[in-house]
Amino acid sequence: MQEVLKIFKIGGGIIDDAAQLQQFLRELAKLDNKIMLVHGGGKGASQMLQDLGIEPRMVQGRRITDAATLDIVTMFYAGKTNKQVVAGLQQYGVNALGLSGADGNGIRASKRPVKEIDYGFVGDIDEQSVNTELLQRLLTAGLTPVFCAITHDGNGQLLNTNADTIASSLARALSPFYQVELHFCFEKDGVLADVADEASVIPQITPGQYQELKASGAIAAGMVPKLDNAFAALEAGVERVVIENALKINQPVKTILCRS
Ligand SMILES: Nc1ncnc2c1ncn2[C@@H]1O[C@H](COP(=O)(O)OP(=O)(O)O)[C@@H](O)[C@H]1O
Ligand SMILES: CC(=O)N[C@@H](CCC(=O)OP(=O)(O)O)C(=O)O
Repeated sequence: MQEVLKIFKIGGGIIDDAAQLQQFLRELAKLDNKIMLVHGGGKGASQMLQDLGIEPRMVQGRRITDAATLDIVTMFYAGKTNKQVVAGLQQYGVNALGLSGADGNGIRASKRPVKEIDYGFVGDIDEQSVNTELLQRLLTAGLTPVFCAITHDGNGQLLNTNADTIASSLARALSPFYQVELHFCFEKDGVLADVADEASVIPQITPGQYQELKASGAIAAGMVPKLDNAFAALEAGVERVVIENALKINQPVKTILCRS
């Protein structure tokens, strides 16, 4: 029987709110499974860019990342945000270790090729590159890896990479070694049948239901790439994929994805 590994992803909405971030980390520290955490921070990065006079640009949920933007998001994700999350976990007795994809050659990516859109320094993860040996060693040593949304290309170039995609790639790569549970945590209680009704959480979704809800417009915006990533992970052998409220990870209300 393989050991359970729970991989959590938190987004910019939670990271931006110090009290909510603390509450999430406190709940996370109560779990006695092996744990990894991936954090975004897109909302705060956009604010910082604006404060510095750079207009943030997103296309299909991905940030157009020129050289100046890359410098700032690297400082924000791999610096301030990553270290705050690590310090927060240490406070609750979790021995967290902050990482970008460059550290320990954890995750390599390739600069996204220019087609209709030039995304600049945005990385698409090379799926085979996830350093599963390093991650297993860290987990066995009792450490909790905390990844930010920065990867590298192996030739000295840092790349900005969507945090949902990092979480999904880590989950897939580690599936041969653990029973991996992938938890996408955000500010709602799960996938909602009506995004305006907080109580309309759908407890379970099949790929067929997802297509219907997407076609009707009930599932939209950032939830679409998130669920695309989530179903892809399930297809690739991840044991369990959950969409849930970051403040209620130890409560039963949540959305669980089904294979069929
Ligand atoms: N059916 C739905 N259920 C829940 N959220 C939805 C739904 N449709 C659209 N959304 C939106 O998707 C957002 C989550 O995606 P995103 O902002 O990318 O999250 P994060 O920054 O946490 O990765 C929610 O805040 C919500 O506004
Ligand atoms: C390429 C790309 O879009 N990178 C993302 C990385 C951060 C992220 O994914 O943050 P959330 O999870 O909070 O959205 C960005 O810069 O916004």
